[in-house]
Amino acid sequence: MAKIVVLISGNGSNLQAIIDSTETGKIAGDVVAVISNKSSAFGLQRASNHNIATHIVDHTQYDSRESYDAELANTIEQYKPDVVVLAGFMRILTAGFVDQFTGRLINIHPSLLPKYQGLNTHQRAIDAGDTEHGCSVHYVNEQLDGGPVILQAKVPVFEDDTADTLAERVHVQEHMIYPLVVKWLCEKRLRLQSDGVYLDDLLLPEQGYANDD
Ligand SMILES: Nc1nc2c(c(=O)[nH]1)N[C@@H](CN(C=O)c1ccc(C(=O)N[C@@H](CCC(=O)O)C(=O)O)cc1)CN2
Ligand SMILES: NCC(=O)N[C@@H]1O[C@H](COP(=O)([O-])[O-])[C@@H](O)[C@H]1O
Repeated sequence: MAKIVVLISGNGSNLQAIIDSTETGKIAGDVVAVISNKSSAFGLQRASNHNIATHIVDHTQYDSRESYDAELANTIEQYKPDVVVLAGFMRILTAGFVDQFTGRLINIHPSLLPKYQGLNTHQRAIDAGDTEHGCSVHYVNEQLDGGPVILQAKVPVFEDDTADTLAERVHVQEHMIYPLVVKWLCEKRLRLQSDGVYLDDLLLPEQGYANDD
């Protein structure tokens, strides 16, 4: 079975979706550890509820991003993971860290990349008057939210939406596409190559929507 380490900073609903998918057998893997930079992350409780090892690596205790990332990497590597999942992990990672996990490090971002890299994506979509929004699962590289996209899902934006109502609609899609991508990675069906991302022998489109009409 593939070994999965998940990094969080908050609620952990995506973590929960991945844990659930491993326990139903949808994902041929086990979440072997959950690591948070914040001790207050509810996702740590979610992990404990499933007897999954937890670690808090608090970024405020380190003098530099490099020293923090080195400790984070050491904590991860003790589990020898096949897949490292960022699930609401809110720290920008250094090039050295990313290089160590290239090809097995993924993130879920709450926008249709390359739109709205960074933070506050739902409010930005509302403020822009967008009629559609969504989420993207991508490989993580040095460029913030700039790594190769693997899979996306769209949601409509309604006129009376708030950032919270839109986030809730996006979460539903996140909880479907993230476990699917983790499943593919655990089955070793995904390959990051110089010309793009392959699922088996299929070159995935740079913007491919799981739920397009
Ligand atoms: N090198 C990379 N690191 C990270 C990536 C990435 O693609 N490349 N993805 C992010 C996840 N993310 C959006 O999906 C994201 C996380 C955090 C931030 C950010 O501005 N963080 C601030 C602190 C914010 C806070 O503590 O609330 C910071 O690190 O100074 C932007 C985007 C994970 N890392
Ligand atoms: N830039 C990173 C970012 O904003 N990620 C977003 O944080 C949320 C975490 O929710 P969760 O803790 O319930 O999984 C998710 O919506 C994810 O897309």
